[in-house]
Amino acid sequence: MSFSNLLSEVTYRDQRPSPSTTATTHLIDTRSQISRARSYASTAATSVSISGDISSQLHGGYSHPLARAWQAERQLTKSMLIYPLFITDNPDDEETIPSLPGQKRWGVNKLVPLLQPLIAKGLKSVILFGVPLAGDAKDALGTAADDPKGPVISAIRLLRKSFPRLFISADVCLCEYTSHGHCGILHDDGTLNNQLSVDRISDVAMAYAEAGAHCVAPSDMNDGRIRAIKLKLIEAGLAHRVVLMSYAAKFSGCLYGPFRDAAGSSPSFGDRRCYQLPPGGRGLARRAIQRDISEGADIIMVKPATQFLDIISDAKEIGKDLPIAAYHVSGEYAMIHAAAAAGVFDLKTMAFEATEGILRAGASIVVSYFTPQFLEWLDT
Ligand SMILES: NCC(=O)CCC(=O)O
Ligand SMILES: [Zn+2]
Ligand SMILES: [Zn+2]
Repeated sequence: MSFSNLLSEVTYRDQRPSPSTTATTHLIDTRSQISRARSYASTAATSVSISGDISSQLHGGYSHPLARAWQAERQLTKSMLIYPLFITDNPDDEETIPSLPGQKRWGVNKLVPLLQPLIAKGLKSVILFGVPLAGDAKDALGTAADDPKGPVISAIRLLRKSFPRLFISADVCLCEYTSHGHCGILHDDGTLNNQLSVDRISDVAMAYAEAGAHCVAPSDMNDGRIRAIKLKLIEAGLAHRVVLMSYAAKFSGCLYGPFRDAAGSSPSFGDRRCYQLPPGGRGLARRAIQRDISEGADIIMVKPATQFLDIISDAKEIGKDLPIAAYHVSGEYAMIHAAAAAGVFDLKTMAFEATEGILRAGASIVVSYFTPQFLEWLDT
């Protein structure tokens, strides 16, 4: 028998409820719903002959949990996750961060006991942020950023030695270290001096690369810093072993609030709207992504993530031969915690839904404060 003959033999029962059943569904209890549905099915069954159009039948394709997993182009794995760590200049620190539930600021001496169990569960990668707390730590040039005894360089050296297989990225910016809290060096009028900022930022990136970072990730948004860092890496003979991850499309906005609490990096005047991207600026983001690829970025990052899924998808289209990273930032994490605590939804379910959306849009690397929990959740 041919396939079309076979199909014409197939009949099914039209199980659509009548309009009146639908309208009163919420008023009747489940048991009576089921018995009504049964009697409806036996009396209202109609034989429908399928004449070729079988495209309406989708359910079978995802009826089993494994078949559902196969629907995803990209599934979250432990290798995709980068865990952000805040490291203070007080070696024995372990301070909770009220606006970032479950996250802490760590002194260098706390890092090995913190990371040992996470690495045992499959942690592959961290990104380091320095948090200078000493009263005199900040100045106009962000001098502490590349202090050889500072928290980031100390942590890079320690982690390279203690965990040889851990991939270590260092965020590169000045805002945690400048007295004014902006992401570069300023002109007298308070605007960014792009050339001085790029010179300084690229020096800081080199200091982290020389200390052993596998990846340097400039988040400052000064124009031309990717090219400047790439050239210095080449000149120093480090370009072959250091990944340059550009925060190419970093949008300004309120979602960085908890991070600024954590890192003490709020600007003391003004805001960052003249260098971070305007949230509506899709074309500008595409230009920034193209520019950073042409300047030598190895990975393109989009940040924040869930409000900017279109930009992640643009980044994947523009940089189709590059890995795309997304930073699920502090405010996104804090919102999920707050809503879960208010009973709006389940934390784990939402963390997965948000992260799967980020992957679906095109990212294959996710910087996430949920990383320790995902290491558990992905095992169950
Ligand atoms: N360079 C890192 C940030 O600026 C903030 C990230 C966050 O809000 O988690
Ligand atoms: Zn910054
Ligand atoms: Zn930053």
